[in-house]
Amino acid sequence: MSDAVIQVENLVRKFKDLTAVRGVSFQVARGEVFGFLGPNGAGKSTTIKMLATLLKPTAGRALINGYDVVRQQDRVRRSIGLVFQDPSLDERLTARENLFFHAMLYNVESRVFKRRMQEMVEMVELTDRLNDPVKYFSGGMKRRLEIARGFLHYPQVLFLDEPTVGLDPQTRSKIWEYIHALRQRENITIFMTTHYMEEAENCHRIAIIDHGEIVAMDTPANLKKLVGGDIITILTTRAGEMADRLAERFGLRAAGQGNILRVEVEQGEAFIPLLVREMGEDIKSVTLHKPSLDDVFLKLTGREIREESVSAVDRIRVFRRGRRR
Ligand SMILES: Nc1ncnc2c1ncn2[C@@H]1O[C@H](COP(=O)(O)OP(=O)(O)OP(=O)(O)O)[C@@H](O)[C@H]1O
Repeated sequence: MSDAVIQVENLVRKFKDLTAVRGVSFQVARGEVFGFLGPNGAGKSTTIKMLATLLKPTAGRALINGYDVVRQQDRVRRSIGLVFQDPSLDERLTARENLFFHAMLYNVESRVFKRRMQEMVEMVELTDRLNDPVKYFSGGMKRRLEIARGFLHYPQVLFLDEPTVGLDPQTRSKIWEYIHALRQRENITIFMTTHYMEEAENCHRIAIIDHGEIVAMDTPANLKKLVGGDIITILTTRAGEMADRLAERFGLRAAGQGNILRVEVEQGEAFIPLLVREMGEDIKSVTLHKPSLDDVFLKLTGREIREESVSAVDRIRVFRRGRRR
């Protein structure tokens, strides 16, 4: 990749006996939205921390904007913006003061800062809350302010570690609107981690990570093709007989459990009318399921990234954040 702004080769991170990241390699092009998708403990945060110079790799190499994350930490830090899992705003300060201190830290000229700040807070719809202390903000407002701050100093690469964890779906999609708008305008590269399937759909490319290893890397559409097709689930009174007829008539191999049969077909919408016409009298119900990234993960690892367990983890995180204040 000639215009790669993130270049990672065999990156490894060990914590004593535990190898959290086991030699990952990938490249991200300028302007790309690239995501790490994987369950809790897969090694996503550890990777992003190494790329953001917050954690030293045990082995391997990573360049951000052409700079080495170990030998040129300062240059890397000037090239990047960060929005991490744990809020890092100063609660006692106002939104404006939080942004101002960030700008000072990054040597953003005061004239540039004023203009950029106005633009960023307008984007995240916090203009009328600029002078309020952050401690009165909701979780979604804090996250929006952090995103505005992440973009404030014109970074080349923005790192987002679980950017919308614990937020409601509406706030999540709003946050993605801001990120896409700015990325498009300023050609910023986005590297993000997530365990939300629908969030991963925002990426141009995804690396699926499990136990510290990349198990697949491609566009969401291509990854879904790995599953094989649309999944049709049939509830029937005569499962055995119907499985035989599906094989005979359509050449399909049905997987079954009790009175439920599952088949994979290429065009689910077109197949259902044919199925009903041929075998309607034995069918109680039919459902069509388009392959999701969850199905891809299941196919690749034999496990699911389950939303219920994820939500429980989110709740614990939000609870912990609340207690830390
Ligand atoms: N500072 C640390 N010391 C020891 N072990 C750690 C440390 N940080 C992470 N780990 C371990 O490394 C593994 C990968 O953790 P990591 O936080 O990178 O996963 P993740 O994919 O980001 O998961 P999550 O979604 O929960 O943040 C886990 O087993 C974790 O317990």
